[in-house]
Amino acid sequence: MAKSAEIPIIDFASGRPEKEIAKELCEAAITYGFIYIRSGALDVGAVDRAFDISKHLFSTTDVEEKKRCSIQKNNRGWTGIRSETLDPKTQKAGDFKEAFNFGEFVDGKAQQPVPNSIADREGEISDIFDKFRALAVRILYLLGVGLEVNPPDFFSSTHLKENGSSGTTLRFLHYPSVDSAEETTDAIRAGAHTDYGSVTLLFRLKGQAGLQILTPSSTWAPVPVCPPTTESDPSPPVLVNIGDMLSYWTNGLLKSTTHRVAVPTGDGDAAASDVLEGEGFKGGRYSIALFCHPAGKTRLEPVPSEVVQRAGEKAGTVEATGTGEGKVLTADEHLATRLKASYIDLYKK
Ligand SMILES: O=C(O)CCC(=O)C(=O)O
Ligand SMILES: [Fe+2]
Repeated sequence: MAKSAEIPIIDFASGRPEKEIAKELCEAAITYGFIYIRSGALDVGAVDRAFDISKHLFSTTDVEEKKRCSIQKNNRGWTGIRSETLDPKTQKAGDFKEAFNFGEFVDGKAQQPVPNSIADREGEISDIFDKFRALAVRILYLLGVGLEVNPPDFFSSTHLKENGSSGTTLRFLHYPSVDSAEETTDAIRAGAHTDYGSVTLLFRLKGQAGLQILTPSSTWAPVPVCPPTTESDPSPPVLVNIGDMLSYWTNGLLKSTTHRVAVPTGDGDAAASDVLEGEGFKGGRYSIALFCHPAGKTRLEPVPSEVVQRAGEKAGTVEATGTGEGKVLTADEHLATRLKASYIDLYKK
């Protein structure tokens, strides 16, 4: 069995000193780019409701109705099986998944078509979006504290709703069951990629593993849904990962780690001793992500942090824009470049 990824688990339980949590979080973000967060981080009910809505959406909405809500260049809406290709250089076929993206809500209302099947739950989805975003804002604040950014809310304040619209996206993902050889040959559920934004919160269900990260030795390591010590928690920890924008913004100090969702091989028998719990699960898989982005107009300028500056000097990359071209991008420009590369058909039109 491939060895599981070593990803630190950080306890967000109330009463722990903020500086201690911030330090652990930064160390994990610098070394691994992935972090599990457990305890008191989030209202468990909101996660359950989100999965309930997602399952209802994918299992009861007919294709015509999904098409009415098709993804647009604003990155909102439904994207069908094989229509997104996260690793266009390598993949022979698009990702074996479908997804529904919600952009930001205004006064509880979606700014995009919502499928009839879940129209009565629009306010609930907006509430879930806000709850997830509040956790992301807390994480971004703690990263500011840990990196000694001045002011410490440098990252988090740009993610507040009141500071302007952003590309932040709540995404419901559905990976259909893989049954036939045709479905498994050359197929991948989500191609190898790094996330585009600042941080991503990922929610998964017990027994539905499949996510893998690329280790520094270029091997794929599975990321368990419930890593050791969290097995009896009421719900799996939230998996947080650093996206390209935050890596770029910190001159590469925080890691944006490559990951993918592989198509399971083998017999999917979770009881077999060489299989991680839920690894090799061939049935329909659901996950939910909140991809966070700062307000679109935010210029991704050097972060006012001596920790980041010193790390850049040590690595010999003092220039803080990370491109080597010296041009400061806005958050919107950064996102547009990445979307164009992965939605090949949408941009052909
Ligand atoms: O479904 C998962 O576990 C991960 C999905 C993912 O990495 C993504 O959508 O960016
Ligand atoms: Fe991802």
